[in-house]
Amino acid sequence: MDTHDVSNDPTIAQLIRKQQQTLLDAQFRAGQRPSPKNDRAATILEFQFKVMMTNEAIANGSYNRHMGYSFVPPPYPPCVQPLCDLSKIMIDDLRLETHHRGTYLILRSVTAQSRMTAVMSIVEDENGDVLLLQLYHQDGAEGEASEDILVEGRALIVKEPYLKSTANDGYGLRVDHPGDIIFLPAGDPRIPGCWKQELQTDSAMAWKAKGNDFFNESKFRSAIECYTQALGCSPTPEEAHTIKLNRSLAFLKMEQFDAALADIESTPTTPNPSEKALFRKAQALYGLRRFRECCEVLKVLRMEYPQNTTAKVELNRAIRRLAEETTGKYQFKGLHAEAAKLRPPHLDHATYIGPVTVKATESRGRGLFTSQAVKAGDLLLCEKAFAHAFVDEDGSPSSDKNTMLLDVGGKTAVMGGQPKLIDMIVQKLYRNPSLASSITDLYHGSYEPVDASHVDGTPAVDTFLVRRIVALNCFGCPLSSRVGMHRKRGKSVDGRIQKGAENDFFHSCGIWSMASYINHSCYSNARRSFIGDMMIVRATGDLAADTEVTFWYHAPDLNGYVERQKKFRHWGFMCDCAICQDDNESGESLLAKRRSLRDSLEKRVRIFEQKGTGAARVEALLAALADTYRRPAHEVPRQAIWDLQAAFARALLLQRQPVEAVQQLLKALASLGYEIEGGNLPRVASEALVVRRWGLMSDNVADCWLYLRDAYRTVAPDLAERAEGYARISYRIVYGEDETFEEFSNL
Ligand SMILES: C[S@@+](CC[C@H](N)C(=O)[O-])C[C@H]1O[C@@H](n2cnc3c(N)ncnc32)[C@H](O)[C@@H]1O
Repeated sequence: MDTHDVSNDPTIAQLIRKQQQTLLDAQFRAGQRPSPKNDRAATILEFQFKVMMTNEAIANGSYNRHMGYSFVPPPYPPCVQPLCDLSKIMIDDLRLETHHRGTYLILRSVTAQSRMTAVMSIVEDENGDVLLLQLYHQDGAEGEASEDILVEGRALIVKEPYLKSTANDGYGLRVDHPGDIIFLPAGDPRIPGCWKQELQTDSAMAWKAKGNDFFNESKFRSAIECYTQALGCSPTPEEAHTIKLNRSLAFLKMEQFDAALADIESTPTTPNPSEKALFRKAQALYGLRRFRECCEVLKVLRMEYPQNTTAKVELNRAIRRLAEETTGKYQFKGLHAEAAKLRPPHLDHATYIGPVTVKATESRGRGLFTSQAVKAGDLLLCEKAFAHAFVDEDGSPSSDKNTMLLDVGGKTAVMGGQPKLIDMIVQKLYRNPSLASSITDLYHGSYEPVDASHVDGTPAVDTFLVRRIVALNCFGCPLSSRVGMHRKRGKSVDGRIQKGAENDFFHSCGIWSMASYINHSCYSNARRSFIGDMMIVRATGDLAADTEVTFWYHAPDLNGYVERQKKFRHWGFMCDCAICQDDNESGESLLAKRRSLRDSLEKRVRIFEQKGTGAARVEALLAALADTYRRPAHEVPRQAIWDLQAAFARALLLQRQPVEAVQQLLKALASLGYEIEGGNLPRVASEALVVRRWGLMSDNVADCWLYLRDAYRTVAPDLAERAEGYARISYRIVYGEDETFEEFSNL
C-alpha cells in the first residue's frame, strides 16, 4: 500500500525474467557436486579482499547493506527437527541447489565477516575444506551493525544446510532462517576437539568479568554469551543473581525483552526484589508494551526505593502510555515535534485501539468492524508500528531509497525500505517470541507456514512467512502526512485544489498489525495518516455499529476499471465497490468520453482562472461531464468533476463572485456524495448548515470547506463558522489530527 512498486517497469520486468532464467539454470545443477574455483588459500584471500572493499565503503560513506537488489529465493521452510535427530555431514557431502534435510554441519569461521545483504565469511569444517557462508536477516535494530557476528574462529552449527549457486558460477551456504544456525560459545562440548582452545576463563566470576568488559564495549551479544558461560560454571546463588541481572541488561540492549524478563523473574526475590531487578523488569515490560504491568512494577519500585528519581520519571512516562492506550488522547503537536527531531522517527507512544474489532467478512477473509456507532472524524486506531523502516527521501545515493526487493516468484519489485523491514521483523520475532502472533496471524495468502513455534529452545521464525506477510500487509508512509501535504502545496500551481495528489508512494514502510485487518474499498469509509511510525485511522463519515471499516490500498483514480484492478492483482482480489462496478458497467468508451470532456474542462477552467472569461462554457462542460455518470453521486462519487468544480469555485471567489462560488462549492461536495442542508443561498435564516451524509474523503475536501467559509463570510456570515468546523473535521480525517489546523486554515 503506497509503496514504490516498480514491477511494471519494462527494465525491471526484464530483470525479473533474467533472474527467473538464472534460477531455472541453477535448477539444472541441482544435486551436482560443486567444483571449487580456488583452493583454500585463494578462497580466503579473495574474500578478505572483499572485506577490505566493504570497510573502505563504510569509511567513505558509500556503504549500504542492501545496496542494489535483494533477490527473494524460492521459499523453503526452517528446520523444525531438534539437533539430536539430525546427522552430521561434511562440506564434501554437499550438493548444489540442495537442501540437505535431516543433517547438520559444524563449521568455524576462518575470516573476518563482510556485511552486505547478508553477513558473510569463509568457514571451514574439520577436514579443512572451506566454503562461503551467507547469513541473512541477522540485524534487527538500527545501528546494531557495530558488533561482528561471524568473528574469526567462531564455531557454529548450520542445520539442514542449503548450498546455493551464487553469481559468477560460485556457490555458498545460504541461511535464511535465524533458528537454522546455532552459535557455539567457546568451551561448548559440541565443538570438535581439534578446534578446542585452552580456556583461560573458567570460573563463573571470571566469565562475568569478561562479560562486563564486552558490555562496556557495547558488544552485547558477546556479553550475553559470557554471562551464559558464567551461569554454567556453578555460581553461588548470590553470584547467579548478579550474573542474571547483568545478562538481563545486555538482553535489554539487544531488545530481547522476553529473555530479559525471564532472567529477572528467575532471580530470587527474597526478602525483596532488588532495585535493579525491579527497574529492569519495568524496562522489559515497557519494551513489550505491557504498560499496565510496567506501571505496577514501577509503583512498587517507587514505594521500596523512594530515593530513585529515575523511577519517578519512568513511572510518569509509563502512566502517559497507559493513558494513551486506554483513552486515545494524544498530544499530536508533541508527536509532530518528535517526528521532526528523531531519526529514525520512531515515537515513544502507545497504541490505541478504538471502537473496532476484527471479524470475519462475507467474502474478503477477516476485516475490521466498528463495535459501536461512530461519527465522521472519530479516532478508530492510533497504532504504533510493529516495525518501521525509515528511508530519508532526501538521502544520499547510498540511501535505502535506491534499494530494491525483487521477488522473482511473485514477479514483484519494490523500491525502498522493505529488505530492512523484513530483517527488523524477523529479528524482533526471534528475540521476542511472545510477540509472534501479532505478525504471524496476519494475512499470508496461500503460504503454508511450518507447524512449530520452537526448536532446540529457540523460536522457529519462518523468514519466508515474514516476507509474504510484509508483501501483503506493508504500508508505505511519509515522515508525516502533514509534511507530505506541505510538500505538495509547495509544488502546487493551482493553489489548494490539485489533481492526482493522492497517488503518492513512499520509500519508508512499516507493519501496523491492527490496521492490516482493514480491507480495501475505493469508496472507503476511513482514512489513514501518519506521524512518524504512528498510523492514525479515522472514520470519514458517520458509521453505524457493526460496519466494516475500509480504506484504500491505492487511491481511486480516473484510469478506468481494467487499469485500476491491475493495482490489486498483487493482493489477489478485484475491487467490487460502487465506483469499480459503475466503471465496469459504463464501459471503456463512456470512460474515454469522460476523460476527454475532463481535459477540455480543465483547459476552460484554467482560462477562466487567468482571464475571468468563459464561465458559460465551463458550466456547459460541467453539465456534459455530469451526464457521463449514470448513477446518483451519493451512490457513485463523481471524481472526474469535483476537483474542477472546486477550482472553478475558487476562481469565482477570487473574482469576487461569492454567491456563484458557494453554489459551485456545494455542487463540488455533492459530486463527492455529500448531502448538505442549509448551505444554499439565498439564506433561510432558521436553517443550520448540516452535513446529512458524508461523501468520499478526497485529500482536498478541507480546502473546499475553507473556500466555502471564505465565500460565506461575505454573503452569509453566520454560516462561516460551521463551514470552518467541517473543514476542521475533514483536515483531522486526512492528516490525523486538528491541533495544527489553524496553521493550515490560515495558509
Ligand atoms: C491486508 S490484508 C486485509 C485483511 C485480510 N482480509 C485478512 O483476512 O486478514 C489484504 C488481503 O485482504 C483481502 N482483501 C482486501 N480488500 C479486499 C477487497 N476489497 N475484496 C476482496 N478481498 C480483499 C485480500 O485477500 C488481500 O490480499
